[in-house]
Formats: sequence, structure tokens, C-alpha cells
Amino acid sequence: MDSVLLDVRGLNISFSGTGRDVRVVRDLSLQLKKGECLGLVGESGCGKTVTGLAVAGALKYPECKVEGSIRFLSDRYNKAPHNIKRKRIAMVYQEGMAALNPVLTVKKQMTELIRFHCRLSSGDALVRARQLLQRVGFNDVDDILRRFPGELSGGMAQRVCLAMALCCEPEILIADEPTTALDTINSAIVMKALAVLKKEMDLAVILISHDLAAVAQSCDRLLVMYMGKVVEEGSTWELLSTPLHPYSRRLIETFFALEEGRHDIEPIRGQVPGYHELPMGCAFYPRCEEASENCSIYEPELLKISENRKVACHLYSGRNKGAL
Ligand SMILES: Nc1ncnc2c1ncn2[C@@H]1O[C@H](COP(=O)(O)OP(=O)(O)OP(=O)(O)O)[C@@H](O)[C@H]1O
Repeated sequence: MDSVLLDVRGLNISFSGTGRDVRVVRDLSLQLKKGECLGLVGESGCGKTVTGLAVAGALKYPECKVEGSIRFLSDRYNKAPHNIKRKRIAMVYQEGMAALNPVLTVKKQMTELIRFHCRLSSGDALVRARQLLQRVGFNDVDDILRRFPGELSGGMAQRVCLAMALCCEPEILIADEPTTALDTINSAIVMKALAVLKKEMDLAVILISHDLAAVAQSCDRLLVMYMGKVVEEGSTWELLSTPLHPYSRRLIETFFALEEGRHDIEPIRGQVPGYHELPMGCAFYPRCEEASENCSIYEPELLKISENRKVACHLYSGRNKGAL
């Protein structure tokens, strides 16, 4: 559990689609240890998916610039070459069904993938496909192999995608909203499959999610992101029970109030700004009820405030002075 597998430092991601660069991930650093589950949470558009794609080496748009250092480390590889990194880090996306080819059976898709990546014969690839499907909790694997994606439920399709992501025995799995399109029962089945895999394969997982209840059950540690930056980091239990950053506090309060069916909670005031109109100082200050004058001038750094806790807020930097 102690060896660091992934070390990301000073990650900046920008898109230049409209002619000028728009930075959507700003100076992000994270470490992931063997067997650990790290949650990335925050509102839509705060940069969770692009961070996951950059780590998986899957951000390939010509208009996208990735800067900073992403190092994949393990007992066997130090600064792994790109092809090894791609095999050791796998990603599953929001909608399993959309990731599968609708006109090919599960058997065809899985065996082709396994033959391509693992260089196995057709017979051995089929054996491996069966093992992988069992690993994600299917009992009648031959029935699943015969089906076309349209004959699977959303939860089944997501588990097939999970099985496919495991074909190269990755050490890190990035799961991007794996339950977004699923009902409660299927979400629970997919999350259980993830938990079993994490334990059996000692997988390190980055779980990107809006679902703080799922995150609370699965993750050891959390990063809260706002407008492309990490605003708070800590162990899951500590962060969810005593959030420090005013943004984390409002995000958590709102989520759990809605979970309890309470609609009396005030939404966070104001709007999420566009990346091209980020305010000076703290990006959250126009919406923050605890902002001071300095928050509109100085951008807070992510400061370590205890062994497992970091926060980027002037309430904790000693600069929270001057009324707004
Ligand atoms: N290919 C692209 N070209 C231009 N901008 C992009 C591209 N992909 C993502 N972005 C922008 O990057 C920002 C971060 O997007 P991202 O998908 O990472 O957010 P997110 O936190 O994962 O949101 P969600 O929870 O809704 O998936 C958004 O403003 C998005 O519009």
C-alpha cells in the first residue's frame, strides 16, 4: 500500500480550439499508491475527466497541450516507456454501452482486443475472456459472450467494459463516472465489482464521480477540484466529515441534503465562471460567503495543514484579511 505508483506534478492542460489557449487544469499534483483508491470530485466542467485522460495518455487532440510531469512508477518500471504505461494504466468511461461496438458480439470484441494486446491465439484469448468476465462477477459467461451490446443492460455493459480494461493486467484503473447512466441496483453491482477487483488485483483506482455516497464507500482519499485546480485534499472520512474549503463544504452539504430528499438547501450563489473569464485571486471568491478582500487579489496556494490534509484557501493561509 505504501509504494507510490503514479506521481503527477504541476499538470497543466489547455485547449486552443478558439485560437487562444484556455487552461482547464491548473498546476495539479497527485500521487497514487499501490492498492489505493483516490476520488476526484467537483462540479461538472472542473477538469476531472481531462485529468484522467491525461494520466491515461489518452488526450490526443491536436488542439490540446499537456504540460507538467506524469510519472508512472512501479517495482518493475521507473519512468516507464509510453507503451508500457498505456498497458499498465486502463480507463473505463461514463457509458459502457457507448464504448462497445453495437454490431459485434461481446466474444468478438473481447477476443480481438485480447489477441491484439496480449498476442494470444484465438483459443487462448477466449479462455482469457472467460476469466475476465468471471472476475467482474458474471456467472454464465458463455451467455454474455454470445450477446450483442444491445442485449446487455447498462450495468452488464459497464462490467464488460471493466473486464476489457483488465485485459493487460493494469496496475491503475481510472474509472470515469462508471455508474452515471445506471439505476441504483446496477450502480451497486458495478461498484461492488470494482471493489472486488481492487482487492483481488491490488489495483490502484482513480474514481471520478459526482456521487459522494459512492466515493465515501470506495475511496481512501479525495481531491476536490474547482475550475481546474485542486482546492482540497484529504482522507475521505476526514474530508467528508469536516470539509475545510468553503467550496468543499457547500458541495458536500448540497449533495447529502439532496440524498436525504431535502430541497431546502440554498444553492451555491452565482455561476461557475468560464475558463476564459477566471477572476483574479481565488477562482471561487465571487461565490464564496467567507471571502475577504485578499481572496480577490491573491490566488491561494494548496498548503499542507496537517499530515493528510491540504487546502487552498486564505482562511488557512493567514491572508483572510480585509472585508469585501
Ligand atoms: N476536446 C476539448 N476541447 C475543448 N475544451 C474541452 C475539450 N474537452 C474538455 N474541454 C473543456 O475542459 C473543461 C473540463 O472538462 P472535463 O470534461 O474534464 O470536466 P469534468 O469535471 O470531467 O466534468 P463532468 O463531470 O461533466 O464530466 C470543460 O470546460 C470542457 O469544456
